Amino acid sequence: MPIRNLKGLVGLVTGGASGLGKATVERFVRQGARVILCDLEKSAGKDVADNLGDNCIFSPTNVTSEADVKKALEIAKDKFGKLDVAVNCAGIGIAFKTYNFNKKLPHNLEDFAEVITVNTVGSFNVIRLAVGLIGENEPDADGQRGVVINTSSVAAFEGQMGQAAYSASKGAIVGMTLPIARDLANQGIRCCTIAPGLFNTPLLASLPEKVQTYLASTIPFPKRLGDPDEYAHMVQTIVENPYLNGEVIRVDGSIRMMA
Ligand SMILES: CCCCCCCCCCCCCC(=O)CC(=O)SCCNC(=O)CCNC(=O)[C@H](O)C(C)(C)COP(=O)(O)OP(=O)(O)OC[C@H]1O[C@@H](n2cnc3c(N)ncnc32)[C@H](O)[C@@H]1OP(=O)(O)O
Ligand SMILES: NC(=O)C1=CN([C@@H]2O[C@H](COP(=O)(O)OP(=O)(O)OC[C@H]3O[C@@H](n4cnc5c(N)ncnc54)[C@H](O)[C@@H]3O)[C@@H](O)[C@H]2O)C=CC1
Repeated sequence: MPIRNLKGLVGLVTGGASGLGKATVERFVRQGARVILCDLEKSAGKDVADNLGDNCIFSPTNVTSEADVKKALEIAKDKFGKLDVAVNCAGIGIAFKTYNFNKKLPHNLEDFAEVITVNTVGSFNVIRLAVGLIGENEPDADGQRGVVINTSSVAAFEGQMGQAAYSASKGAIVGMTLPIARDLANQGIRCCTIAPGLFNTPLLASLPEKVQTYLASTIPFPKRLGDPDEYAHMVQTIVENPYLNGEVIRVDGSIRMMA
């Protein structure tokens, strides 16, 4: 039967210890799914998983590590028998102009590379490995075996001052969504990406207060930051609608960021 809800599904969520990923893990478990919560060893991942009970297992994972991701997938297979949905939420941000003329400082190259490595390369690392397990599923009546959901950002389209690295990393996720969907189509695995606007999470809270206040004032409607469960709701919508594929979906209160 085509997927019509999350009950009985097995999901893997990276960045599941905080913010949008945590909200996704919580919604999945609430709706009867089982989840492998992947996040850094130092994260709150174990506490979050323990609080959710037997249907959530924490697997310490750096998304840039092949070994870590493979270990998480082994747990999915051994403990839950399969994988249906992989959700890439793990990500980092940075705020630094290309060149700070006040301080005569260029953007640090290692910092730029780290953002690309975690956000873009890390997401692809999870996809390339997770679909191997998803591909072992029996196809449903539609021929579907599962779905991969990535997280870009409105910054992929309207990057602000100081967002060269972050916007590049998120723009790359937009760019790879369709070719990955095309690569996986014959196996009945879908690939979609969510581009969130401003959501009330620790990552957004790490921005300078002045930038946060200014940004929040520019959201047309609803005139507020997004609730992480509203992101998680979009994840569920993508899982439940088999005709969504190869697309990037903004969830942003119609914000269009200014410089
Ligand atoms: C230092 C904090 C480190 C934070 C790291 C984590 C960042 C996480 C970002 C990702 C969050 C995820 C959200 C998401 O995906 C959706 C979005 O993208 S929301 C948009 C987020 N916006 C940004 O990330 C902007 C980042 N840029 C900046 O914070 C600043 O541009 C920067 C710190 C790089 C440079 O500021 P500064 O050195 O102060 O530059 P100036 O001296 O030229 O500033 C002049 C003046 O203008 C104000 N200003 C600077 N940048 C912005 C901006 N982007 N928006 C609004 N106002 C800005 C600045 O405060 C100065 O005002 P004064 O009145 O003169 O103090
Ligand atoms: N909060 C917002 O307004 C928006 C967030 N996003 C994106 O949504 C995703 C989630 O962001 P938030 O929940 O806001 O941030 P968050 O900081 O609350 O959560 C991010 C999680 O990713 C984990 N993580 C970081 N690097 C990792 C790595 N190498 N391996 C595994 N896990 C790692 C962190 O430990 C953390 O638990 C990120 O990709 C972010 O870029 C996109 C648009 C808007």
